[in-house]
Amino acid sequence: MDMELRQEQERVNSVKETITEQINRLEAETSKRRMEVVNIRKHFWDEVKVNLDTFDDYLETIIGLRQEAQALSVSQSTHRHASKRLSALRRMQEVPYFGRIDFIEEGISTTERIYIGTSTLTDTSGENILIYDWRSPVSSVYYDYQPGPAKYTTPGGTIHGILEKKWQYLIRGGIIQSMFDTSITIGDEILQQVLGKGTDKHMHSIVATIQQEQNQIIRHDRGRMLIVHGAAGSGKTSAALQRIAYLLYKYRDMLNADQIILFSPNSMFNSYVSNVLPELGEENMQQVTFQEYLDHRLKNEFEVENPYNQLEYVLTAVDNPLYKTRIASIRFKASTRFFEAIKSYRESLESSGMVFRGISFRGNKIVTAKQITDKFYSSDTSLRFHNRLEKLKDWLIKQLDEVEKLERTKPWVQEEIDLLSNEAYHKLFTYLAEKRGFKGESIHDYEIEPEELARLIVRLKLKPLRKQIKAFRFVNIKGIYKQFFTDPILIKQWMDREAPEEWPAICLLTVKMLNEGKLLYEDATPFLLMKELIQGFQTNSSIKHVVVDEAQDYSPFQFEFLKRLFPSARMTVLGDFNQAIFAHASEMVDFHTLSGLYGPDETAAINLTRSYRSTKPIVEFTRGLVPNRERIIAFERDGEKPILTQLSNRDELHRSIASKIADLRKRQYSTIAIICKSAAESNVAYKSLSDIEEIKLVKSGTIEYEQGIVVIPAYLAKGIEFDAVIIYDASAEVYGNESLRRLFYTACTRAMHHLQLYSVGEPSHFLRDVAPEM
Ligand SMILES: Nc1ncnc2c1ncn2[C@@H]1O[C@H](COP(=O)(O)OP(=O)(O)OP(=O)(O)O)[C@@H](O)[C@H]1O
Repeated sequence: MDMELRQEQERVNSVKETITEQINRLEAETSKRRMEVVNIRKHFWDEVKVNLDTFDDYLETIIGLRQEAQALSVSQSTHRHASKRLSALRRMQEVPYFGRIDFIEEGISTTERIYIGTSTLTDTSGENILIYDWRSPVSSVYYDYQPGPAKYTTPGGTIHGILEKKWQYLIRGGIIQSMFDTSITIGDEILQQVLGKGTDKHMHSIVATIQQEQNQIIRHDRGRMLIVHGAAGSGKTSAALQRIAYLLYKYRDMLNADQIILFSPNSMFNSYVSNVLPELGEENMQQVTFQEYLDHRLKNEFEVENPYNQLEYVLTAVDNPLYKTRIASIRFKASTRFFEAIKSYRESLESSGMVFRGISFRGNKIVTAKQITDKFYSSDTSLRFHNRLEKLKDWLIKQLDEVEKLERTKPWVQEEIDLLSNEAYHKLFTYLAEKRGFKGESIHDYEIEPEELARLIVRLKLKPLRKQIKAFRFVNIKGIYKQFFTDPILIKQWMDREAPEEWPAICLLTVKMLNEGKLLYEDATPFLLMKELIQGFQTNSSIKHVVVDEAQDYSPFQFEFLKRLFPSARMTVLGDFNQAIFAHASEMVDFHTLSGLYGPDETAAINLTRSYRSTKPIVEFTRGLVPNRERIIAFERDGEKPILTQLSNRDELHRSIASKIADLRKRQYSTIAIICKSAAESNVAYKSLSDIEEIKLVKSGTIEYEQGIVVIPAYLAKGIEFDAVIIYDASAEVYGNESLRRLFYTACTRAMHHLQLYSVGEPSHFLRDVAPEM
């Protein structure tokens, strides 16, 4: 074995030499390129003769400009490419590869040793591959097979063969720390080592230890939709990010990172996962939260409620008299039924029901809402709805033109002119003079004509109105949306089934909130849909792949919306129904509805059962908290059992937490979270524990995920993990309601190595069937 290790280290050394050579060559090249770019930029205008005298001169100037710009762009792109390769090579100097397969291809008698790393490396001749990229076709054998018959697919067909051996290497700083023949070692030694380490503030790539079931997700390449359901900590987010890297590699000629969008649960999560793709030498995809998208689209009309405020209401407002109605409203408005009802309501607006705003100028009506309505419904109904609105807009602009002409001679215009300040007069004068072709000194020769000034004054005054008409502000979307809820009976026209029994109360609540100028989170996507269906859908066809993480938090309504929004995209959704904490999701137990989105032929589903994040004792404890426990399998990693400590009052609790944290700090845990049920509970906990050194409170607006000790509401800890988790108060008083089971599960499953639960008084009934150490 020693001999083998020595030989392998020699190979690593020789590979490192090749890498160094390539780095030196590229460095020289990039610095040459950099100089080129700087030079082109510096002398850009020297190279181009700008002459616009005749048409031919003009043409020559344009051609010259184009050529220089093209040269600049080629040099920039080559420079970018080379820099990217350089950073990949520098990373490979540290860890050139992590795996090896000894493979005999059918029909060829020799065994080929295939070394696998984060990027391809060839020798100086360029003919021999020293390292294969983990995403290359042959590398899939490493992830998919144990020694024995194996195959892999290439663009030219399937290659069969025998996998003789599979090796794992742990190389750091160019030195082999350990290597394992996986057919001899029991258990996954390297995975054990990786998982046993502490966390830091970023998630890391898992290419060296991708598991077979995860590899299926990464390389899946059929249909429009891939649904991944997996236990907490099963590597859904990790697999999704490696999948993005895989797609960027496989389709490198036609796909770039800007064409992929990841919907993430919160802004802090963005910073948490931001390192994975760069670690793999790829650029980050676009990242957005659904809330950010809604804000972007609706901020001019409403202040949209934040999903966490909705959740906070659900968690803390049980005694509110409207609580039951709101929950029913959240659930119904999340459904595909409601989506269809909105669509059918919009269709009914083709023949009646549109709500318009009249247009006034200086207190006088130019066109009344009724006139607009009459005009709209007298238009050609064979036109598409959106085109009818376009025509209506043109008609309104014409009305405005008429008004503009009439207003010019009105006394108010002269009054405005008389009251103009010197500065304003000078501005208008210059504008009109320049328009007439007077320049520089000659400007003083211009004599202003009163009619022209009057015309300008009126045009300026009407400008905002013109802008509003062009932006369809005369369509009262808020009024149209509200109308849906004004009479509970109306819904029968738009639905083929009965509305929920709480519908009349839902209607009252919705109208009340809209009248107060508030758009609740459950109304935000339906409202936006309504707006889009009326004004024309603003789709985004440049996006080719949409990844939705924590998909259980999205309503079927939102998925329908995403499908329409990204018509050219394929979708990967990842979720865990045991972590479905939003009120709309409490009855959903699988992604069944989701498979209807693109239809069964376009949809594939993969289930991940093994949980990697937490130690075995923690997984065995947490899986007892939810149904389907048999579908969650712990990865064999030993550790302490979760501990439950029951205390009689808050003072004791805070003292106990402080001493626990001191103990965890001694054990070198660098990320410790005190997880609370809600933001309200987090605020209380944070105040009481503020003496603990460097303790931080995480709120819904927190952007950066930081190491250290944090107090955090469970719903913001989603998707993230900590070395040690302290459940602030797992008492029956806090977690007495069955509907909080999934939230509680989500909180406990954030722990990697250590889980401590406290309970002030009687523990929650969730803990009755599972037995943490007391
Ligand atoms: N194959 C693997 N090799 C190494 N680490 C892994 C592997 N799979 C998962 N992990 C680790 O397990 C942890 C959990 O992974 P991840 O966050 O992707 O899971 P998840 O399914 O998205 O979890 P959750 O649903 O709870 O948010 C991470 O630390 C990740 O690096």
